[in-house]
Amino acid sequence: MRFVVTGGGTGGHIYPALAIARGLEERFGAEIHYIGGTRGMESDIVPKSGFPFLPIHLEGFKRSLSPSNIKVAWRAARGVAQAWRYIRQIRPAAVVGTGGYVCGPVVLAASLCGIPTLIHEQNALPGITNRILARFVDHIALTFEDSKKYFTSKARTKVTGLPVRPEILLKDRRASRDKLGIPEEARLVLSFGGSQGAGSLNRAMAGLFKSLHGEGAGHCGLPGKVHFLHVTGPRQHKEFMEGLDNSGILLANNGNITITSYLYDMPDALAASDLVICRAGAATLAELTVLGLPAILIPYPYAAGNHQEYNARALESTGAALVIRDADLSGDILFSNARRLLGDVSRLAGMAESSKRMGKPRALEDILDCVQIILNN
Ligand SMILES: CC(=O)N[C@H]1[C@@H](OP(=O)(O)OP(=O)(O)OC[C@H]2O[C@@H](n3ccc(=O)[nH]c3=O)[C@H](O)[C@@H]2O)O[C@H](CO)[C@@H](O)[C@@H]1O
Repeated sequence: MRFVVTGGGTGGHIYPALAIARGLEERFGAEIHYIGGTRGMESDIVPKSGFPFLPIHLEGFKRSLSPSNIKVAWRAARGVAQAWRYIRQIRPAAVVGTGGYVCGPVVLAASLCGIPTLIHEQNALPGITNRILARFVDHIALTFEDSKKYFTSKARTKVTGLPVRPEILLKDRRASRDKLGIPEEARLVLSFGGSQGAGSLNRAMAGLFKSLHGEGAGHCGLPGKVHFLHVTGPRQHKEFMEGLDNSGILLANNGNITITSYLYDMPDALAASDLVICRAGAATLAELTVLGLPAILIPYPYAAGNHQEYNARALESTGAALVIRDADLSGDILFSNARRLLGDVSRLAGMAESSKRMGKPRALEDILDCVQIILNN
């Protein structure tokens, strides 16, 4: 049995696609073919995952009127033809797409060839590709209940949640803390932007560290012992460290602050955390909720259609997270909110419970069940 999996652009579309690909392989003993764009991150990430990668040449349209859109339209037509050829050659039992513009021609070609199709939507405010594809597909798997209203086609919908990498579910808090050197009695606050880091969050964290500076290791003006683990993002690391230096913040004097440019062991860091401060990308939120972690979310305000704000508000509305708008963000605001939460153990526990209730540890299994349904029809 063969399946085509497609989805791309950024990690937020690719990692769920890879989790589903792995699940299809295991449940159906299937052969997976991943079709992705040559310009998206999938051309780098998917080959490393071991799945055969079939590239198509596509790029996104500029939102404004631009002569370069003529070139883009020509490439799009060629991309559609390429997708069509792949689908005719592979003749998959079904095609699963996770959004991003590459998903459009692939899922469309499959649907026109009469092959069963399923799309997964990661965000509370669905992306444009998935909204268009909704009219052609057999099944739509959703991360958020809230996004159901945007899909009025006849396709079946099911709220499955977003499948997370298996390691996220397997970590042990104590072992992860030992690995990261976090003392048992300290609470860990983890902060990071998306996979690229976030400039405004970095500035606010620098402000927060400034407020803590001088309070002495392990105390830092916060209730109890608190350890900070901050991820700057690879491209902003140097600037961030220089900024701290210029402000006279010597990390060596604060045994409770760890700064890193990127976390390859994110599953360990999440398992060890008590509070997370981050953006509101859908994959990140799925990880927080599957583990039941309370969070302060600062949605990225320039995400398409401001969809991170919708993602974040979905968590806020259940009490799982507190939301600070990027425009309101400052070191003082972050510091006072973190201090308030860390000082209110029962509120933090309530947030953790609400977060856990939103988590969907069975997301992958449910998506695979949906695939089974479209195969049976
Ligand atoms: C700017 C933008 O438009 N971002 C979108 C993009 O996010 P993006 O592609 O950044 O994906 P997410 O924010 O959803 O996830 C980031 C992933 O990177 C991991 N990570 C991050 C930092 C690190 O140091 N180590 C690490 O492993 C996180 O654990 C998570 O698994 O796709 C998502 C899914 O469609 C959307 O919801 C986001 O709004």
